Amino acid sequence: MSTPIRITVLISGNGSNLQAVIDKIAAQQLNANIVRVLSNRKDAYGLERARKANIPTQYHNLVKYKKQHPATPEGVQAAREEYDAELARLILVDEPELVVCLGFMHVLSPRFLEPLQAAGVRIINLHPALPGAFNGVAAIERAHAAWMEGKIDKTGVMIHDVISEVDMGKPILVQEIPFQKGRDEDLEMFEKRVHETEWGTVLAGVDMVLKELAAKKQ
Ligand SMILES: Nc1nc2c(c(=O)[nH]1)N[C@@H](CN(C=O)c1ccc(C(=O)N[C@@H](CCC(=O)O)C(=O)O)cc1)CN2
Ligand SMILES: NCC(=O)N[C@@H]1O[C@H](COP(=O)([O-])[O-])[C@@H](O)[C@H]1O
Repeated sequence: MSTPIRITVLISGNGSNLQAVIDKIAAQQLNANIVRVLSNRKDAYGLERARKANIPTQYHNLVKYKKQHPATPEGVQAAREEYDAELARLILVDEPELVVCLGFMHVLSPRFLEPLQAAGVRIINLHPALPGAFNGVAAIERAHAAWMEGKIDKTGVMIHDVISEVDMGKPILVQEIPFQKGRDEDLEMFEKRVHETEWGTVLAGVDMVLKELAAKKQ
């Protein structure tokens, strides 16, 4: 294996997809080194998963920035931009080659995207929907509701490049998920099936990007 690619993982929650990556790296089946796991939520269990794997962690709190600005649309925007600029600085200190968003529930502004692009750091994201469908939050719930209303017969998950327009970056790997016949798969059962599909898609999609990055270094 060539030198492992340095990756930073951004999370906000449970971290089951992060755990899949940690385990795959430990099994020496993913050529990566997670240099840091960063969360915008202090209680994200994924931070505990990282600590157990001896991976450096960071909690980056937006509230601290919001308190320094008026609670107006302009003030919130200014706080988010300062937050994003510092987020970029925190990440770039570790010199990652790739940033992987795995349930990171924060829309990244150009104040984050531009410094990383300038440093040649690629950013990818896991989204539990098909390209162009259910962009944003609660995609799993929205897809299930649309199926219950007879509007769709399949959904999916994808790994995609991150651009300013949320969930509209170039798809890297897409895995379709058909809905089961009848309308008796409840949201909990369906969500479990989606998460199980995600883990495999994340590992395959991240592996594709790692191989691309390694090839460029040769
Ligand atoms: N500029 C981009 N930022 C992010 C992308 C992206 O493609 N472009 N992907 C997301 C992940 N994501 C969906 O996959 C996503 C996460 C969060 C939101 C959102 O609306 N967040 C709200 C806060 C919601 C909450 O706290 O529950 C917000 O930021 O105000 C949309 C899409 C990562 N970022
Ligand atoms: N829009 C982004 C989004 O909805 N991401 C979703 O957050 C969950 C994270 O799970 P995890 O914390 O167990 O990996 C995953 O279902 C992922 O698709």
